[in-house]
This record gives sequence, structure tokens and C-alpha cells, in this order.
Amino acid sequence: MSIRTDDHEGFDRPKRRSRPRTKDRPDYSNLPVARVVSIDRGRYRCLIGDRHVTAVRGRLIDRKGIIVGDMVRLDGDVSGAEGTLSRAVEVLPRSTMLRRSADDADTFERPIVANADQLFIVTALADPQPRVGMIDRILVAAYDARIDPVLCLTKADLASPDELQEAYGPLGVPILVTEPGSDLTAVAEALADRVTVFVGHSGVGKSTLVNRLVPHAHRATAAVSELTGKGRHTSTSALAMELPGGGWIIDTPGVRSFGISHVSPDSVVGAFPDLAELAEDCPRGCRHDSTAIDCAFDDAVAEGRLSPERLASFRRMERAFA
Ligand SMILES: Nc1nc2c(ncn2[C@@H]2O[C@H](COP(=O)(O)OP(=O)(O)OP(=O)(O)O)[C@@H](O)[C@H]2O)c(=O)[nH]1
Ligand SMILES: [Zn+2]
Repeated sequence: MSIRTDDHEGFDRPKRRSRPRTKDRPDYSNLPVARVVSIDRGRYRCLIGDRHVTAVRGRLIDRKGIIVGDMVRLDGDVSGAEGTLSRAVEVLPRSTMLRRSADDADTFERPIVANADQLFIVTALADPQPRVGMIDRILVAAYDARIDPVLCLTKADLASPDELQEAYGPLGVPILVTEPGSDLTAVAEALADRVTVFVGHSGVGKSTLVNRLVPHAHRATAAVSELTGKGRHTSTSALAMELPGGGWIIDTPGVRSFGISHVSPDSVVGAFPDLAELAEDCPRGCRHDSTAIDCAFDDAVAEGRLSPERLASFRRMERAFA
């Protein structure tokens, strides 16, 4: 039997070398895997089953190398007992990664959430007014990351969802509509057994919805400021919460913008198998927009192989790149 110390720092600290020698890395495959549910000032709150364990970051992992939703291997004390600290020594490969740039001039990508397979674009029908530009950008980021988007429209007691349903339905985006006291069965069904990240402008009612779906979530909610029409930022960091019926919600802080400078239009087309196939007949470098010359999408519509509504809906979203 080999002797294993609790502390691998002696092994994995790169000494007199600029880069760690990966072949010398210890084998972490026997360590327990935990899900990172929140990050607060360098402390990683993790869950192993239903046990909360707090961890710090191992030295071989970058400062930004762990994000909420990551699955990590924990070394050291994983009892979760009061006052104990474990150490995250390895991040398992991510199935997806949602990123955004702060705005389009800023090419710096911020990874937001790892391993989500569904994205709820939470949008209020009023107070604050829906911004289709923002919906389009988040949609683009979702398709680029190969995360299934769902448009979740809140505050249906204040305004009708018809216009948005018409705009985004033909693209195949599932649409859910909520208001205070509304039946959440369809929402719960959409969330069941998925890992869903919630993204939305501040004040759209994300926390209100999360609190209805996850008992004991206690997400702070606040009235939308009457002066600015903008919500106050009541949630400060992403938080993963397990749903009572299975599955996870990862709530993210309200955003005011969603930059997509890191996304290429081609990657978005690739998320739609029917359009990707048509695009093979497009001229090289075709942007597939309404001014594109000889775009195969227009031919497909003319020949009845693509519905004009679907093309219009796709082009509306692609305007996010303009
Ligand atoms: N009329 C109406 N008001 C709602 C609805 N859902 C939430 N609200 C109100 O909208 C305000 C903002 O709700 P929150 O749940 O705090 O919004 P949030 O999206 O979590 O905001 P941030 O924490 O800033 O990201 C609160 O006053 C809620 O009571 C709804 O369906 N209809
Ligand atoms: Zn084209």
C-alpha cells in the first residue's frame, strides 16, 4: 500500500519551473467529486450528495479556474464539519460553459456557469420593459454554447406575451409564461432533471420565481426602483440550487447587458441542423442576413423548404451581431 499524505501541495507546487510538469501530477481519480454551488471571496461552497463542504483552491488551479456549476475533486477534509476546509485540486472537464463579455467593445470573456444544459432567459413582460436586443444576445450565447434556451416570460399580469411569442416561437424557442399565483407545472416540467441557468435583467422576477420553485431558497427580492425603472441588484453571486424533484437551477445575478463579442455567427447557425445544412450552399462568408446576396436561406424559402417565419425569426436574432 502506498503512503498518501492528506496534503498534495508538496507534490504539485511547481518548483523552479514556470509550468507544472503534468506527468508529475498526483493521481486524483480516487478523490470525491463535488459540485460547486457558490463562490464567495475565495471560498468554494460545494456539495457532495447533500453534504455541504467548503473548499479553497489548489495551487495548480487558476484564480478564475473554478466557476459555479463546476464538478471538482476535493482533497483533505471533506466531512463538511463546522470550521473544516477542503481543497479543490482538479476541475473535471465541462460539458458546457456559458460566457459573456461585459459589452461588445470588451472582448474579455467572463465564464459565468459550467455544465448547464438549459438556459432560462427570464424576461419581464413589463416593469422593466422587455428588450429584444438583450433576448437576442442571450439566445446567441446559448446557441453558441450548445445550451438549450427557453424564454421564460414573467409578469404576464402586467402585459401580454403575444408579441414575443410571435417573434421567437418560429425559431423553436420554448416559451413559458408566469405571473403571480400562476400554475408552475409547465415550468417545473421543463426544469426536471436538467441543469438550468437563469439569466435575466435585474428586476425581472428571477428570485421570485426561484423562491416559488425551490423551497428554502430564500433568494432576496426587491421592488423595481420607481425612479430608474431598473431593478436593484439584490442577488450578488451565482448560486446552484437542487430542485426537489431532481435537477438544478443556477441563478445568476441580474445583468444590464450581455456581450457576445466572443461568438461567431457561424457557430450559431451550427446550432440549427436544418439551417446548417442549407448554409452549405451559401457563398463563402455569407452572413445570412437580409442584405446577403445569394443566401441559400432565401432560396429555401422561395422553394418552400424553409418557413418565412422561421427565417425571419432567425434573422431577428442574428441582428444581435450587427
Ligand atoms: N406584477 C408582477 N410583479 C412581479 C412578478 N414577479 C416578480 N415581481 C416583482 O418584481 C420585483 C423584482 O423581483 P425579483 O424577484 O427581486 O427580481 P430579480 O430578477 O431577482 O432581480 P435581481 O435580484 O435584481 O436580479 C419584486 O418587487 C417582485 O415582487 C410578477 O409575475 N408580476
Ligand atoms: Zn447564407
